[in-house]
Amino acid sequence: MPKILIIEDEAAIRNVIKNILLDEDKSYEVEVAEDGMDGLNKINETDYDLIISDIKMPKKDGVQVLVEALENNPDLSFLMISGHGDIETAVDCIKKGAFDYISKPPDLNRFLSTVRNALDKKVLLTKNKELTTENKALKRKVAKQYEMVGDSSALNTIREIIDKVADTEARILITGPNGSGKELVAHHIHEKSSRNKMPLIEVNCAAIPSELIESELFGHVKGSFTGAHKDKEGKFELANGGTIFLDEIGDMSLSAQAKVLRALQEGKISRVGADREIKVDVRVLAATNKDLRKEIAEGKFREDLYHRLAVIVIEVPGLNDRKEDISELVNHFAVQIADATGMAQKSFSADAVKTLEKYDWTGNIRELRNVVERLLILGANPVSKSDVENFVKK
Ligand SMILES: Nc1ncnc2c1ncn2[C@@H]1O[C@H](COP(=O)(O)OP(=O)(O)OP(=O)(O)O)[C@@H](O)[C@H]1O
Repeated sequence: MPKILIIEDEAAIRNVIKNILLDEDKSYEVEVAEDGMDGLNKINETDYDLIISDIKMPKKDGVQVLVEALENNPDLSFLMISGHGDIETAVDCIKKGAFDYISKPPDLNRFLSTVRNALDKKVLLTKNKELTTENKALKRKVAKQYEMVGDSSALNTIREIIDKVADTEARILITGPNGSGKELVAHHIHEKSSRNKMPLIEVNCAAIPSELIESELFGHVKGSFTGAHKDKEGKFELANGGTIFLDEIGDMSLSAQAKVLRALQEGKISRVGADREIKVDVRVLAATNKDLRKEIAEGKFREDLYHRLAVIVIEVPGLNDRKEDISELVNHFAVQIADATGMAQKSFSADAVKTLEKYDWTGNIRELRNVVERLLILGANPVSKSDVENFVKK
């Protein structure tokens, strides 16, 4: 229900405006003030969606009311009413932050449409504020999800490399076993680069059938193959201005590799079935758990593509090679999982952590996270050594 305040010293005009508004929309809640002082007091007490204020008034004029009110709340919406001879002042009010002005006597249509516009703007402003707050909260949540935990020298070296390379255009190949944190590294590189306002688009090359990968990466035009019912943008286009992360690149077919190579060499792509080429500005990060040198020797990976992708190589070691990170990771996941699932917080006894450190972590950090979740569900509080021995079979 929009709340509107009319500040006008002439009772007749005050009442006319009030009646016009109430006739126009029964949902308007209209209040009135007899002069600037009265108006300002009301503004300080109530949250109005719109203030319609005369300019020339005793005690405090409309300009003073506007300036003082906006000082406390810059989002307030003001519609000034200007009498004959103070148009210039009305224009000045807009410079000072008023939404608009109308001249006396008000033209009914223009008056009502200005009121509607002002109220619409207020709604948009409020929505925008809510979305900004929501967005900030989500960003904080995502940042927490992508926290890089651990103080091993291997991880600290990776952090140093990320800091050096993030804000360059260098293509980076991230290698390491499954679940070791390659995607996490890619995310940090993107977030620390000047492309971070644009998207990071991830493509899991192993999950896309080879006959579809070209269309997935470069898009297609309607009718270019059975099932292409409409034009579709590919991931390279979606990542324009940002970063594309080609995960599991070692699993890409040779024909798709040739297309990617061309895109990297020329900075241009063309959708499947299109004649036109599209210029794209995309930074490429790639990851693999395969030994690409071996794949090259076996004729499964193109050497020229390898050299294009691997300007910088970041090797993420498996968890077995940095067991000193386990204790910090366990505490981190315990809090993260409890937060996300609403489960009760539990701590881990020193013995429980020591036992976990002895295990063989072939599934790496992903496996450790699952184990922590299992122990939060099944173990006591604090999680004990015997909980680990009972519920984690190694
Ligand atoms: N250092 C770390 N601190 C906190 N969480 C981490 C860390 N490294 C990895 N993780 C978490 O472990 C999980 C697996 O990491 P990620 O997906 O980055 O691994 P990956 O190497 O890309 O795996 P895959 O090879 O299967 O694609 C994710 O939930 C990730 O957030």
